[in-house]
Amino acid sequence: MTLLLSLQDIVVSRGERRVLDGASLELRAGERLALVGPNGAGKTTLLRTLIGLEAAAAGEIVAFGRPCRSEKDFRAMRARAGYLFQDADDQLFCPTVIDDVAFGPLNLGLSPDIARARAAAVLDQLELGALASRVTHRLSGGEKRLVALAGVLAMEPDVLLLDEPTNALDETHYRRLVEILSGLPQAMIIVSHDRWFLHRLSSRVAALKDGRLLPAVFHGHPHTHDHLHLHIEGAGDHHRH
Ligand SMILES: Nc1ncnc2c1ncn2[C@@H]1O[C@H](COP(=O)(O)OP(=O)(O)OP(=O)(O)O)[C@@H](O)[C@H]1O
Repeated sequence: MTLLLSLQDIVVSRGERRVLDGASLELRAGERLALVGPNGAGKTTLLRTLIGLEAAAAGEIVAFGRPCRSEKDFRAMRARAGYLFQDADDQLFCPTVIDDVAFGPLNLGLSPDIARARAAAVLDQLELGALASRVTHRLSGGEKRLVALAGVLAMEPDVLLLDEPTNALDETHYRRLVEILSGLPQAMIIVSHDRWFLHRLSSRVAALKDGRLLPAVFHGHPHTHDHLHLHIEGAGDHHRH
């Protein structure tokens, strides 16, 4: 399948510590890659570096066949790689929901009418049409998350980068999110601590360990959280949930 994104030997330091220390990964069309690792392992840093919000000290990023080095390269890649922030409040900033969802398409250069029509269509597709005229900052946490996702989808990205998308979701919104994501055609990188969610959605797992990515697999019963183990290949250990 077509190679969409690749990171090769990426190094990112925070003070003395190399948070990413030779991290490499590839994402191909149709893949849903689960990215796991303990708190502070560097998962968010990896996503932010991938889209150029953090600068790598070394390594190469290639997106959609083009190396990304300058801000201009990254801007072009961000138009095709939709990033769902860990905190929806960082993503939403327009007064109303429809304005927020239309912001991305407007920013891509579509006319206001077409951007709004596209935003309305995505809200309907996600069954969020009733929220269109609501004041964004008064939405519930779960509503905010789904609206932020609508904003990302309105840009019709080729790839989705989802940073802990199930955070702050109740049962209903959680199920909605699983349903929505399962039905999307885009390749995805999903950062999450929720193994059931990852097991359900992902086609492949990579674990961030000591600044590098290692292949990993879940073992166990997908219906009981307790029995999902993560086995990291090459790490020589077994992690229990
Ligand atoms: N702006 C920053 N300045 C300094 N250190 C930072 C900054 N952002 C992140 N870090 C540090 O970099 C390391 C990696 O953080 P990162 O958020 O990428 O981890 P993570 O794997 O996403 O963690 P979590 O599962 O807790 O979200 C952590 O030790 C964190 O404290």
